[in-house]
Amino acid sequence: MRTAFSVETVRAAELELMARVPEGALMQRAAAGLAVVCAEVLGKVYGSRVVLLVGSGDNGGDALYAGVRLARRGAGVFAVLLSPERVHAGGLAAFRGAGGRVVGIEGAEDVLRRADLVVDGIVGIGGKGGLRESAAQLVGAVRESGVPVVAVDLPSGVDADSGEVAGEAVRADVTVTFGAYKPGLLIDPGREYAGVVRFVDIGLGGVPGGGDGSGEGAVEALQYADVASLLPLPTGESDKYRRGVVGIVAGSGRYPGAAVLCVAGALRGGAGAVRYVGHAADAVIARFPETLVSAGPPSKAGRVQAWVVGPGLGDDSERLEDVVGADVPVLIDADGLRLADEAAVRGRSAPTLLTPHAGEAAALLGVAREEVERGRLAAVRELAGRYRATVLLKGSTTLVAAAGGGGAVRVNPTGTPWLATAGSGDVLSGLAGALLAAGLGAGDAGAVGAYLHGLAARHAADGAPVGAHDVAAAIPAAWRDVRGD
Ligand SMILES: NC(=O)C1=CN([C@@H]2O[C@H](COP(=O)(O)OP(=O)(O)OC[C@H]3O[C@@H](n4cnc5c(N)ncnc54)[C@H](OP(=O)(O)O)[C@@H]3O)[C@@H](O)[C@H]2O)[C@@H](O)CC1
Ligand SMILES: Nc1ncnc2c1ncn2[C@@H]1O[C@H](COP(=O)(O)OP(=O)(O)O)[C@@H](O)[C@H]1O
Ligand SMILES: [K+]
Repeated sequence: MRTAFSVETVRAAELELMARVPEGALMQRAAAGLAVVCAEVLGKVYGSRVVLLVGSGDNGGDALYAGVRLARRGAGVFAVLLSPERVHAGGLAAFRGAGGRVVGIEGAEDVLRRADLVVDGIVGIGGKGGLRESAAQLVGAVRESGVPVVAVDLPSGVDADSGEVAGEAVRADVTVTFGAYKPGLLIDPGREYAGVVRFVDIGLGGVPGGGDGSGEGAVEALQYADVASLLPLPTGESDKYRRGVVGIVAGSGRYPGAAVLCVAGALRGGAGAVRYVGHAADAVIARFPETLVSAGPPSKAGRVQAWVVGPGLGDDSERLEDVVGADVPVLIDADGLRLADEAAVRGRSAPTLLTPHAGEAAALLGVAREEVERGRLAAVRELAGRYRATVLLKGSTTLVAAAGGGGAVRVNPTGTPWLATAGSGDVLSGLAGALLAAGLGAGDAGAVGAYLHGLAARHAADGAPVGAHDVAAAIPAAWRDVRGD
């Protein structure tokens, strides 16, 4: 598991560690790691030209001490000071001592023109709100220069706790983060601004110890081993019922394909059997003859261990209500989200997993889509709280919040923009539904489903466009990949 901690937790852990190590030791560890990455990006340090952007906090101190190390290796290093009167004093003295040159903000464009590398030490976890005017102007000049950027701890202008960006922010090629991942490095738009994230261990260990130690507010990304341990594998004792039967209520005369794609995802998700209820039975059977189809209400279709309802459903609110009333886990997607009654979802006793994209989430919350895209973490928590349901928010960064909205939010690390193709969400809902039917909790089913889905898209695309059916067909390759076969 890759875990990112809130600023509050990181600060508390740092305080606790600082009390046990010599003064300044943590900053030296950070600066040493930062200088190593800068050297890697430069290729050759000797004779290179490096520009440090130095704010008035410790983030600027890190940049200055890294500059010292690069200057000692023969780089020409320039520091642009945003507020010369409040700069990290020890860092500045060491920097001058190593032959570093200081320029005011008005000299920035000149040194940027001849730079090989920019080190962004404007602001780190101490940043509040959008970048101030002078910092924002400097960031604009860096972008114009086209010089590669290494960000210190996190790109200046990105909110460390949420990934939100208000106005201007540094677009880094590499971000060197210290001690712990910050949520804003894993969640868009921040993730996009961070580029490649490199971790430098400064001795914070597994972090908590800070705050209430619960890890509350943290964001977690499953890794291969986590997913492998959650995959439902058949054993000698298995039969199709024990593996889990998933029921699918999807598709309509107008959108039969949604049903086919949803069933495709479910079959590859490890279900022992898939029951289909709806108006697209002919299309489903033609493509997947192993599907058990029926036409009446879902509650009369035979036993299932989980339902998926909504993809391409149109206005079939009767079937939707029937499924919401079932006493097994239910995944609600697409049209189902529009039709579902908030109180009925809240009142369910079995787990519910909602899988909106940003537009659907915005409609449920009564806000603009852009607001959800700007603040994904807040939106997913808010929805999970309102509906008392697990919520998987799809998009450039897919997030999964537990019912109620508290605790750690899962962030999917495998997503790829190749998934932005019609019908790929239908495949995901079938896949996650099968995992629910196999007995995974709603949070695990969502997170594992999203993980396999992203990996499948990467396998299918391999650098070229794909359709949603290709993603479904590549799910077995994603399983094999995760299992290390
Ligand atoms: N703690 C540790 O053990 C370790 C910490 N480490 C490093 O310290 C960093 C945290 O340092 P920090 O706490 O000094 O805060 P930092 O990120 O430099 O920002 C504060 C400055 O920014 C300013 N500022 C704020 N908002 C702004 C805005 N919107 N636009 C423009 N400016 C803004 C703010 O100004 P003020 O509000 O005071 O006027 C203040 O001057 C951390 O990210 C890591 O790099 C490492 O060395 C490892 C050990
Ligand atoms: N830019 C992106 N990067 C990564 N994944 C994306 C991106 N855009 C969309 N996706 C993924 O593609 C899928 C699209 O689902 P959805 O919006 O429901 O489409 P549809 O309704 O056509 O099936 C989701 O899994 C979503 O997370
Ligand atoms: K920074």
